[in-house]
Amino acid sequence: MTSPVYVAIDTPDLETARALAGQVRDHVGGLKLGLEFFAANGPAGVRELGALGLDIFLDLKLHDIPNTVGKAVAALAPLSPAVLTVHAAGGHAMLAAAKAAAPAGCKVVAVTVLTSLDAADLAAAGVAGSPAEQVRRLADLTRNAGCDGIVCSGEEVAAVAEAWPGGTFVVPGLRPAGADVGDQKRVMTPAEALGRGASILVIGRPITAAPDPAEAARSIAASLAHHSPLTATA
Ligand SMILES: O=C(O)c1cc(=O)[nH]c(=O)n1[C@@H]1O[C@H](COP(=O)(O)O)[C@@H](O)[C@H]1O
Repeated sequence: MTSPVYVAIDTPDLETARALAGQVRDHVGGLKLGLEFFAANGPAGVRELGALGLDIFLDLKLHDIPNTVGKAVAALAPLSPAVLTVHAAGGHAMLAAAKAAAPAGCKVVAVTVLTSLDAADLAAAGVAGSPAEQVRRLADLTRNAGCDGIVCSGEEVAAVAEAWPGGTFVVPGLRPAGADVGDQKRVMTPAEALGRGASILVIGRPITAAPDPAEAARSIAASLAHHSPLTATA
């Protein structure tokens, strides 16, 4: 089985990204390239890292009107991402437009409630209800629009996975026990998230900021050995 771990290569520097990817490639299932990398390196940078042969998870969290998002996804299609992110809050028509424009084999997953937010942050933004309730609501919206899955924290993944057989459940905000959480608020260990039904574990700084990224990735992979995912990996 391929590893469910996708390492978040969050750096603007192409050489740093390439070196990190090379160090961890034997311990991860894919590379997640997000806004920081894409803003600095664009499609050419994605192609460069794609040449390493690992799945590319293109995390641009698109959120705009349906026409704009559909055309942006069409423009990204030649990069052949395995996974692409949009924001579920963009609504049914935007989600459907993203899925319609995505290339065959690309999973379109929608971010529900960012793992950097807690209940107080949601309330401050005018969202009534808990993160768990909002994740469930946005998961239903995403599923009804024909997308492939969602991004949520480990705290919500079990409930969503149970209600959506066959969905793809991406879980970031992961920290080995005792690690610095940084700006994340809804956190869990990788093993626990996998046990609760995560299909893809997104892990950045616990690997990329470690003194030895290869050893950090190996150790996380080892921590997962006895935790079977409840759902198939992507
Ligand atoms: O879509 C994401 O990947 C994402 C969604 C979310 O709710 N929270 C979240 O942290 N992420 C991403 O997951 C990665 C987490 O990085 P670390 O906190 O360093 O492990 C970053 O690249 C974030 O952009």
